[in-house]
Amino acid sequence: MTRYVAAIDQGTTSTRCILFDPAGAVVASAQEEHRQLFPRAGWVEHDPVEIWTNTREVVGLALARANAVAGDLAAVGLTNQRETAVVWDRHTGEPVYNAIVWQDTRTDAICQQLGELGGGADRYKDRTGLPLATYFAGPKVTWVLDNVDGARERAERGDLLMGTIDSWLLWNLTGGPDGGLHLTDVTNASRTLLMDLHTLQWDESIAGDLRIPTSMLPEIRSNSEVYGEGRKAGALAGVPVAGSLGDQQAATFGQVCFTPGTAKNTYGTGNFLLLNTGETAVRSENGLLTTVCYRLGEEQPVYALEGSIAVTGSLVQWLRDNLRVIGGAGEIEAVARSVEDNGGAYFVPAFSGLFAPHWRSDARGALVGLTRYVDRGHLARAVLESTAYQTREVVEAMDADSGVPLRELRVDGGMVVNELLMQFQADVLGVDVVRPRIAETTALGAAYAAGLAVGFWSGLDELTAQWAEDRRWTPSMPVEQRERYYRKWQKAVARTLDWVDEDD
Ligand SMILES: Nc1ncnc2c1ncn2[C@@H]1O[C@H](COP(=O)(O)OP(=O)(O)O)[C@@H](O)[C@H]1O
Ligand SMILES: O=P(O)(O)OC[C@H](O)CO
Repeated sequence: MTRYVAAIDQGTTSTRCILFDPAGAVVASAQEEHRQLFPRAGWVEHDPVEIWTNTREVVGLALARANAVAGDLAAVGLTNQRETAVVWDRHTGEPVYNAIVWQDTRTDAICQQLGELGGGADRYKDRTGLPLATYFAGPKVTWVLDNVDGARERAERGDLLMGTIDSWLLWNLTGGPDGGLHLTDVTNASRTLLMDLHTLQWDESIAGDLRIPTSMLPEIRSNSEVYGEGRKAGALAGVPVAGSLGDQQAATFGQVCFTPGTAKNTYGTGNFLLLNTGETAVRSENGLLTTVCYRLGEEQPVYALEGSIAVTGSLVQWLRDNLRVIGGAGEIEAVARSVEDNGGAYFVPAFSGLFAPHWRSDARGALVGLTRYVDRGHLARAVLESTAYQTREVVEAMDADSGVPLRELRVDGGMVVNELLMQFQADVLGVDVVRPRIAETTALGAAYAAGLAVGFWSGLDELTAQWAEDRRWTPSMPVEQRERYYRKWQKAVARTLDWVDEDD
């Protein structure tokens, strides 16, 4: 008798495995962090082998904690940090270079050159829904092929495979060099700059522009179907691998945003606000991305508008690790509460340039409005407030693109335990902020997708009925004050632009 569905959530900072029961409740979980490698300013890498090792460990641990074995699992679903790219040898399974992470800015020159072929930053926007920016996976693969000795020749011989983290893990989970499946799903594929958003197939002419041999590309599949099963030697031997989707789409699914007009915002390393737009791929005129929200088996794809913010929770980590102003992320709330307001300080964390809605790779971080009055408490406030202001920027873009103002915001992710931030978010937006009872919505979404494929859950109505509200924050700040703060934020953003020089 199968009792649970497992989800593997491979995030930017850690890897989790969570087992869910039929009610969508967490039965057991395990989590492990991996190293963040910063070889140069603007470069961010992960070791793909470390990620695969951690994945196996957390799966084994979560099963042990639930006193379960593979036979107790109806299915396993996968979800992952998106856009992070890996290139590996199909015969040995060895990566030819570290994974280049979504935050990495090294492909700036490649993106500029692609724009110069004609069309500028919007060259592929109609086909892919994306601007040309360092965020996306395709140019990262181009960089590897151009910069790793012998890689291009090996790729052209057909010896190398590429993929986002989902592909890397799916290939390893299903056998690696010994028959592993080389697949990706439509949501991850929609973040490569290589997939046509309307046909849901690779666009060979873009692959040509990026000089990526098509033999390296994985097959694109839906988010909910049986792809294969866990390899014989592993802890998931024989378990159907039946769901896979990018982590932000998974959170949207876990928050049961199944109807057009529903939206969620995830507060993790970065923030990602997705609005379900139904079967229409809405072209953004306000700096948002058009992306695949999910596709269940052979059903019509559902699309989303997305506001991606590169730095939110990672700014809290930066305060902890680089400045040592706090000892742990949980401390920031008490430090921020030691003062009334930000003391005039605004922190724009443009560490990877600015993503939505600006898409300015020439921006760099700035802390402005400083006087001798500003202390540690004000700095902590400025750090938390930056997340709320950046979110308002993408909500305004979303309202303009969709023509319908957001009425409330469903939230999840590691930062939503911070009550001060959540109240400030409601104040700055002027709408209610709502947190669900199951905070692990990303993993839950992957479990739901996998469970649906094997009949563990009956359909979207059953999942919708499982969603329950935990906490609601209602705006209480006077409108005039909110607008004054936000205008100051906009001035701060203007000061970060045009910072990077060509010879930097
Ligand atoms: N109490 C807190 N206040 C503010 N930020 C927090 C708090 N606790 C954790 N965080 C931030 O949340 C982030 C982790 O969220 P999580 O959803 O696990 O991230 P990811 O999936 O991107 O790895 C970290 O960047 C951390 O700094
Ligand atoms: O791992 P997270 O939760 O920070 O999410 C990363 C996003 O998928 C990047 O697009």
